[in-house]
Amino acid sequence: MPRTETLPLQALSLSKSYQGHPALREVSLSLRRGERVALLGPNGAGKSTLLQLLTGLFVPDSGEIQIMGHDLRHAAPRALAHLGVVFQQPALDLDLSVRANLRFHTDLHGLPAREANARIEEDLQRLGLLEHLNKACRTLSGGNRRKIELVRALLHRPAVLLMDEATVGLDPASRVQLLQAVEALQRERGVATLWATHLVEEVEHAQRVVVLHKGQLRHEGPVASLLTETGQATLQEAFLALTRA
Ligand SMILES: Nc1ncnc2c1ncn2[C@@H]1O[C@H](COP(=O)(O)OP(=O)(O)OP(=O)(O)O)[C@@H](O)[C@H]1O
Repeated sequence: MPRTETLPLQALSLSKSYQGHPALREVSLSLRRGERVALLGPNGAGKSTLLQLLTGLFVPDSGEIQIMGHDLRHAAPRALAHLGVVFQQPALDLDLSVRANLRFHTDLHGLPAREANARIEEDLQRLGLLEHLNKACRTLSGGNRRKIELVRALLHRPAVLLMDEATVGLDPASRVQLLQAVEALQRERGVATLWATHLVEEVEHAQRVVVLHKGQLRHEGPVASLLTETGQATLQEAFLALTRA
């Protein structure tokens, strides 16, 4: 019998309410190895709520989440060991150097110093940031800080990368550069990536798009299916059609 592949991420029928107001209703989503998926939705759609459930920050009212086959509720440390996250709010200590910020993360994951330093240098080099290794994060541009956060999220070599509106506040060139960096690293390492965004143009970097609106999945499929399924001429019009009501 063929072995079934363990999916990097599998979320089944997730629901979450805040003080009786539903923010997510029965949302199911899975990522295959190396897949790049955009989670597209307008403000208030439930994207952050979904990512907070997937990162274990909140517990769903119902539904379940498995990361590399480990249940997030019952085996959180094992599940989270396979997860890398770039949060919506920047989370670098600006007074510390790039190296110190990254070593804090590798220490949390128990990586030996030699291995940690090798990975840090390799990954910074890969993104053209090695020259910043010993600089305080405060001296870096917004785009480079976000790339450092991307490097950090991947240092423990997770199978799944989640990014919550990670391009917010970046200029268009820096946004594209960050997504291209994600694309390159994902292609080289097979990391399954899900990024939340409200910017339609970002889905062009995805292989699949999931549209969330009012806490529900409105569409899921390859980027081109947004146009074919809605009969619209542009991605922007397709997004508006899916999120109008
Ligand atoms: N901590 C909270 N307490 C109460 N309501 C919340 C909380 N967090 C989110 N909500 C509500 O849940 C719904 C979904 O919000 P969420 O932040 O998940 O959406 P989003 O798609 O990430 O939006 P944005 O793009 O604006 O960040 C919204 O109606 C929001 O007001």
